[in-house]
Amino acid sequence: MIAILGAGKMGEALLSGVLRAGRGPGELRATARRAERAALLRERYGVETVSNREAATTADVLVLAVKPQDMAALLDEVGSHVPAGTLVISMAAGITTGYVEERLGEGVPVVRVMSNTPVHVDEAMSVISPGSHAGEDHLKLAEELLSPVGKVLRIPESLQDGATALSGSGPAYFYYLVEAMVDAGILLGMPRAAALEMVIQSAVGAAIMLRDSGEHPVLLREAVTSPGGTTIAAIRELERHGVRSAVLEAIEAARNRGRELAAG
Ligand SMILES: NC(=O)C1=CN([C@@H]2O[C@H](COP(=O)(O)OP(=O)(O)OC[C@H]3O[C@@H](n4cnc5c(N)ncnc54)[C@H](O)[C@@H]3O)[C@@H](O)[C@H]2O)C=CC1
Ligand SMILES: O=C(O)[C@@H]1CCC=N1
Repeated sequence: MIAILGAGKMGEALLSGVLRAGRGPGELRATARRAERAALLRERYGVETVSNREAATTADVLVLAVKPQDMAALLDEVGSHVPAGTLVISMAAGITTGYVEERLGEGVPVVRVMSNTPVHVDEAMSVISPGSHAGEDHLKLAEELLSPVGKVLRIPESLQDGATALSGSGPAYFYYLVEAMVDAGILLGMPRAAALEMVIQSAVGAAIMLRDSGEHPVLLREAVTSPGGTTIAAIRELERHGVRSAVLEAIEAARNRGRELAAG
C-alpha cells in the first residue's frame, strides 16, 4: 500500500497519476491536515484518508509530500512509527535524505525525489537519489511509482538542489516567459486571447521539436534566425539586457535557496 502524507498540490497530482497508471484506490491512502481537504480527496479519488500515524504504520511506501517547513513536525509525529521495511520517499525541496533518516528508526530506506507540476499531464521530470539505506530495489520501486507520470532520472544527492532549481522550478520559468511574451503581444496591439494562443502554440511546437527532433537547441534556434532578419534583432536585445546571465544567476539563486530550506 502506498500512502501519501500531506496530499496537497504535488501529493494530489501524484495520487491521481498513480491511479491513472492503473492502481486501484484500495492500494492508496492519503493524509491531509484539514478535514475538508480529506473529504475532497475521498470524493474525488475514492481513496481512504487516514491519520499520519496510521499511514506510517501500515504503508509499504510512504510518500512525504508536505512543504519543507512542515517536514520536521511531520517526522516528529510519525518517525518512530515507521517499520524498518517501509520505503520512505521524500518529495520536499531542500530536505536531505540524512535529515529524514535521522528522524526515522535505524535502517529505514529513504529515496529523495524532486518532481515538477507536469505530473498533472504525465510529463513530469522526476529526479531521484538514494539515501544511505536505500538500494537498487528501492530505487526501482520509486521509478515504478514515478515513471507513469513522466521521466525519471537518477542523480547523486549532491545535485538535488541544482535539480530542484532547474527542473523542479523549471516550469515556472517557462510560464514566466510566456507571460512576458503575451505582454509583448499586447504592446504590439494584439488582442490578449490571440497573443496567448500564438505564444502557447509556439511554446508547444518548440517543446515538441526539442524533445523529438534530436537536434541541439542551438541548431533549432539558428534555423529560426535568418541573416539580417527579425529573430536576430530580438536576440540582440536579449543579449544586450543580459538575459542569459540573468537565467544563470536566477537558477543559482534557486539552488542556494534549496540549500537553506532544510534549516527551516
Ligand atoms: N509545487 C511545486 O511545483 C513543487 C513542489 N515540490 C515539493 O513538494 C512538496 C509539496 O509542495 P506543494 O504540493 O506545492 O505544497 P502544498 O502546500 O500544496 O501541499 C502540502 C500539503 O501538506 C499538508 N500538510 C502539512 N503538514 C501536514 C501534516 N503534518 N499532516 C498532513 N498534512 C500536512 C498541507 O495542508 C498541504 O495540503 C514541497 O515539499 C515542495 O518542496 C516539489 C516539486 C515541485
Ligand atoms: O518553489 C519551491 O520551493 C518548490 C520546489 C520546486 C518547485 N516548487
